[in-house]
Amino acid sequence: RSQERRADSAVGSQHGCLPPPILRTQRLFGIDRLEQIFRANAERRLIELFLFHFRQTEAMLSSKFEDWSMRLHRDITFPMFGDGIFTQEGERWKFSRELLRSQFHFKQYADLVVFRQPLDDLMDSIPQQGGIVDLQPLFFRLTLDTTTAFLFGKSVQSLKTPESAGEQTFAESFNIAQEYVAKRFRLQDLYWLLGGKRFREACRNVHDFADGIIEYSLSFQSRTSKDDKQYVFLRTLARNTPSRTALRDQVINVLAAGRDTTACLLSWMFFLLTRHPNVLAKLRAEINAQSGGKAHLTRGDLRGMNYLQNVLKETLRLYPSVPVNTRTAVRTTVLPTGGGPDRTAPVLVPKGTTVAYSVYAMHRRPDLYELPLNRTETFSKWSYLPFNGGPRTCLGIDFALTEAAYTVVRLIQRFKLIQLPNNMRAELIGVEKQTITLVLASTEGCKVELR
Ligand code: HEM
Repeated sequence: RSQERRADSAVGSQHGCLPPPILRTQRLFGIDRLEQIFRANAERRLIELFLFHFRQTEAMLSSKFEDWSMRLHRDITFPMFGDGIFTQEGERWKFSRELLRSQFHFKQYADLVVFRQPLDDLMDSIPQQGGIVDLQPLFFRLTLDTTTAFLFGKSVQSLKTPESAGEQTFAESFNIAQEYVAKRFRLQDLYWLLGGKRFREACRNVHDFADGIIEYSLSFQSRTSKDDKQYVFLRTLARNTPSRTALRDQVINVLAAGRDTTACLLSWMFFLLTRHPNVLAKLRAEINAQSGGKAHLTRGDLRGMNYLQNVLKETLRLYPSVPVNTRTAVRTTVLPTGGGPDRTAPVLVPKGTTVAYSVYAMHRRPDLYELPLNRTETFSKWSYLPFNGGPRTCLGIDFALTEAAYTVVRLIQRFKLIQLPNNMRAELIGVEKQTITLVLASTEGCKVELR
């Protein structure tokens, strides 16, 4: 160990590293800091302890990608996610990524057909005459139905028949398991202190649900034609996966990727639109102008709606679906900035150290995002990271933005009035209660009045 420490400090001096400023704690082992973090969680706030620079995110996610791993991430989430694309590394990860990448070619959904039926079901679950509706749970079902239709060849139709789809138990268990995982993240290396029967049961329910999807989809596919023109991920995965457990793990990973993230984006988008009626009006005008007379829109039409695309991007800036993330150093490495009293010197990161970074906090940095902007000096593509960056960039970016854009257009076309219910207050952005699991959801849902 002392040899390792000497080698580390040589690396540190070679790069001119300085230690980062230390957050002072009053009690032994930083117990007060932990209390602060858990209190914030109970109060439904995301604590902003992190100050991250884009040069750091660029190094971790891209130029020094090989120095970082998902190790702690994997250990913490393993009871829930098992061995899938989110937790794998090296050759296994590359293999999973290749399998999924082929599925995500935009031609597979450019005609928007895969989104249409789940969206029709969403419309049917809102009373004909409108009223006050919490859109958030509906969006979670919508994205579950779309993801299962697209990736597994058959939707679980949770919007149509939530009970028979088992969606209720799955959704509750998924949330419980995610809450545990989020708390384990807060404990970092001591994550194993949190677990127990409730966590195990929730994970088991999630696994059972995934097993059900596998049965249902594979038997459906064997009963229908083997039309290979549509690349169905599950079928290919089943052929290339050694066991049912391995297949189930992969299914849970992509379900988590496809369901929660896009549902949160949609919820926050309507949350913001009902608090900014002028933006909603401008959006409606663009949609009317560009979709008038067309029976069926395409991905190309949606991409041509610039204002809509910008509102989606701004929503993801303020409410990135994955607000906090971690990486663990697999070897001693250097972050280019963050050290010394003014945080401009390089920082030495010894092997085994886990670094947490908050995209949420970075996206709200006044020097990057408040007027007047001086972006030439401070802004980089690494300052805006809702989909991560580098080799592990989200594979579903285009799919998610297409799904979200189409959903927004359909809802705006169907309801002439979309507004904040009279009895609800419009708070300042960022003051509302937030539920932070692996994703960032609105604690009070997304209640809107629709007519
Ligand atoms: C608004 C919607 C979405 C957001 C904000 C989002 C965000 C992210 C982020 C931040 C990561 C990186 C996680 C990490 O490495 O720690 C990620 C990875 C991933 N996302 Fe998305 N995602 C979205 C939608 C989707 C959808 C709809 C799918 C697929 C159905 C998807 C599939 C994936 C996959 C497979 C990965 C793992 C990539 C890898 O590790 O190589 N995402 N996403």
